[in-house]
Amino acid sequence: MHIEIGLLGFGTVGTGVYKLLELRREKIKKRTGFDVSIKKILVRNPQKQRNVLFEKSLLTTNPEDILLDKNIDIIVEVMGGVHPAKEYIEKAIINGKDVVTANKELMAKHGLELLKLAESHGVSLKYEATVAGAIPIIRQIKQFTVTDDIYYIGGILNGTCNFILTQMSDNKWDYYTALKEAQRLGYAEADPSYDVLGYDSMFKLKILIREIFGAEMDVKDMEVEGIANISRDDVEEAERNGCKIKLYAWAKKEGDKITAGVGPKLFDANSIFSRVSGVENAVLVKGDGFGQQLFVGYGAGQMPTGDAVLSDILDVINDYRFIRKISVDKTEYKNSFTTVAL
Ligand SMILES: NC(=O)C1=CN([C@@H]2O[C@H](COP(=O)(O)OP(=O)(O)OC[C@H]3O[C@@H](n4cnc5c(N)ncnc54)[C@H](OP(=O)(O)O)[C@@H]3O)[C@@H](O)[C@H]2O)C=CC1
Ligand SMILES: N[C@@H](CC=O)C(=O)O
Repeated sequence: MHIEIGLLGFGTVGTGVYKLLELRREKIKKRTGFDVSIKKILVRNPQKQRNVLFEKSLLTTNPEDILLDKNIDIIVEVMGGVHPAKEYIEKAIINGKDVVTANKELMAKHGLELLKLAESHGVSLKYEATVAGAIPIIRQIKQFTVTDDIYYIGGILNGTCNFILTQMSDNKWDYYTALKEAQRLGYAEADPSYDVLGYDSMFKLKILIREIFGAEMDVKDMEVEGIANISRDDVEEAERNGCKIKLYAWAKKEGDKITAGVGPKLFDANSIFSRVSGVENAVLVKGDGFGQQLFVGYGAGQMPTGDAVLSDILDVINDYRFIRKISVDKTEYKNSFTTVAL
């Protein structure tokens, strides 16, 4: 059985997803019984050089080639920005397609309404890649919120900022050289001010708050500061005092009150957070049952993020295998995999 994917975007993350799907195609087929391939890719500029070998005929500049194609089962949105990504996802959902997105700005601002829309159309909307890159934190939190009462989450949620601060500290780079390198490596957002002003961490935190506390926190109620004003002198001064500077995002719940914020924070140089370096992220979760757990991994970049997107694609495929998927063309085969009654 063939599963066809429509990719919206073919930049850092999109090419990562493409490479991983090619690399793992046989393994996925063996493990799941589904042969997964990319049918079409939406881009702005089909002439652009891309660091991946692919068939040029896959590219299109017309979103309807993907969103209206009855044979495309899963839409992977990795183009970024709120518009037109939101409208494309809505159209995909309404047309009965499952959706995977890496778009934290969109999920922070409109996640609730998109999730409701997906639910009402009986399709999946998955977004593991929106928070902390390759760390499977959304999936883990979905479990924690059932097994435990979580009252605190905090961590380093932006790979670009952590990379910049690490280079300023370990290699004595200046801020702009480090930022330029983070952009070259594909870590930074299309507009890197989202990273360095703390907005990217803020979007991720908002998604986590929804996931953990079931609340739509107004970002105006969060104190948000980035690292744009941090100089080499600040980094050196912190080091003289036995500390490292990290951009830290946190949220906690006391009674019914949720407080949250993003900002630079000093950590003892020997602490775990100080040892989270380069593009790594770290997420600390505290709950009444498990106590506390810390997750560390790459927070940005082509392959780590591609990996998180692929994990969501696999989740969707497992839903086809084990739960249900009524699609006009594929009902018969997909139903033959049904092992769990709804
Ligand atoms: N980079 C990272 O490490 C991570 C990124 N993300 C998120 O993933 C998403 C993608 O990021 P990234 O891959 O870095 O971004 P890029 O800028 O590298 O790629 C964006 C892609 O989308 C295409 N695109 C953008 N707008 C349109 C449009 N209106 N119509 C058609 N195509 C469009 C671009 O086409 P063209 O190539 O022709 O310009 C490009 O291929 C963002 O939401 C980002 O926040 C999430 C986690 C990590
Ligand atoms: N720009 C983001 C990309 C991943 O979410 C970051 O640097 O963390």
